[in-house]
Amino acid sequence: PPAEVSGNPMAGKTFYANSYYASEVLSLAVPTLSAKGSAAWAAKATEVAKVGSFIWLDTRDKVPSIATYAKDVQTKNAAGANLMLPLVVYDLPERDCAALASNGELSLASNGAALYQGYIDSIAAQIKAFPDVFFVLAIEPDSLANLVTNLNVQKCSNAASAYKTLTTYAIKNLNFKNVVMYLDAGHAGWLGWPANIGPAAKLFGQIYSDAGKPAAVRGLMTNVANYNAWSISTCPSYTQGSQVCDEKTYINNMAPLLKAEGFPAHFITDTSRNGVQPTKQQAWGDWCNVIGTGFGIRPTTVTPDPLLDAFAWIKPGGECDGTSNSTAVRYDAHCGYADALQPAPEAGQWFEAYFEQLLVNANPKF
Ligand SMILES: O=[N+]([O-])c1ccc(O[C@@H]2O[C@H](CO)[C@@H](O[C@@H]3O[C@H](CO)[C@@H](O[C@@H]4O[C@H](CO)[C@@H](O)[C@H](O)[C@H]4O)[C@H](O)[C@H]3O)[C@H](O)[C@H]2O)cc1
Ligand SMILES: [Mg+2]
Repeated sequence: PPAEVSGNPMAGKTFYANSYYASEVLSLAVPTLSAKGSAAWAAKATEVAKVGSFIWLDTRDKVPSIATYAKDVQTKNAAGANLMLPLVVYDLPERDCAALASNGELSLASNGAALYQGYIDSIAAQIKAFPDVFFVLAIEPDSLANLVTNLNVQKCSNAASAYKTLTTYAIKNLNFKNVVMYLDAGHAGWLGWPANIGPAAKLFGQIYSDAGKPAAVRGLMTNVANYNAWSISTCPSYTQGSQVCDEKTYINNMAPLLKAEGFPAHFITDTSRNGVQPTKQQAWGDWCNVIGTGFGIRPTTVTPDPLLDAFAWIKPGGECDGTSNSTAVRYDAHCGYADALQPAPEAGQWFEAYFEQLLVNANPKF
């Protein structure tokens, strides 16, 4: 149905496949696979480069690149495509406060709040410069979810009010007609638990209301950089008896709670690394470079659930979750677990062996 019927602002659109991820695949994975004599896998890898994954704005100096992608979208749409530009806003001070691997460039002690507002303002300027481009904004993975379960972590409790005020600032100042936004909501294994889902709904509702219920805020995103099934018939043992062991159950439980808070939310969910179910996680909380995973359902706005606006590849498969070098400053023990592929480079760096794992295990296959 047309967007106004389903309400899905992305209906009929395709996620833009960006040149940055394509260049990682084509200049790193394809030659490696070819050199190993895997001509067939090298050819399949070139197919992955055409899948539209999200662009992570994980430093302020990446914001100007929005113009490059926006111009490419304009060109391709003028030639008949119907592309939307997917971006991850990911630079809060004290970012990823409960882990050590994805620590960002900003800190509250070093003017981080003001610098973050400048970061948001610079993204807003780019969006305003391209009123004919439709932007999908994934707002701050691993932020609000940490305020639900990790206030016992000093770095999270110190940053809690900043996370809230700066997220509110972000969604108020990125609220444009050519934008749809989804706030991060962790995943079923994180916030799906009875003890967590209520407080989470209240927090999301509070942020939505504090920001004045911005029209561009469509809802929440789940499973970002995680591995849960969209829908699974038997809960895997590592889900510890939870009744909420897949993302479909999680969003269907979350939606009415959000509505009760005055937040009529819809969802997108990350399928970039959930193709193999059950996973080989030894514990549900194991999040770093999990072994045995595969690319999952390709990004699409055609979904089996009216609450779900899209399956999306938010985490770019093949980009590392964190280093396995135990002497590194950003070493997080999760990346040294038996179910974490090793050796692994720093978070965000290309992890060739991981890309090949995802490719070989892809479901649907390439
Ligand atoms: O039996 N019960 O009734 C019961 C009740 C409650 C229980 O407790 C819950 O247990 C869950 C684990 O099962 C915990 O979930 C984990 O929380 C971590 C943050 O603390 C997340 O880590 C993030 O992951 C991101 C990628 O997703 C990374 O990008 C990011 O860097 C990284 O920090 C894990 O995903 C997530 O799986 C919950 O907090 C915890 O409350 C447990 C049992
Ligand atoms: Mg991470």
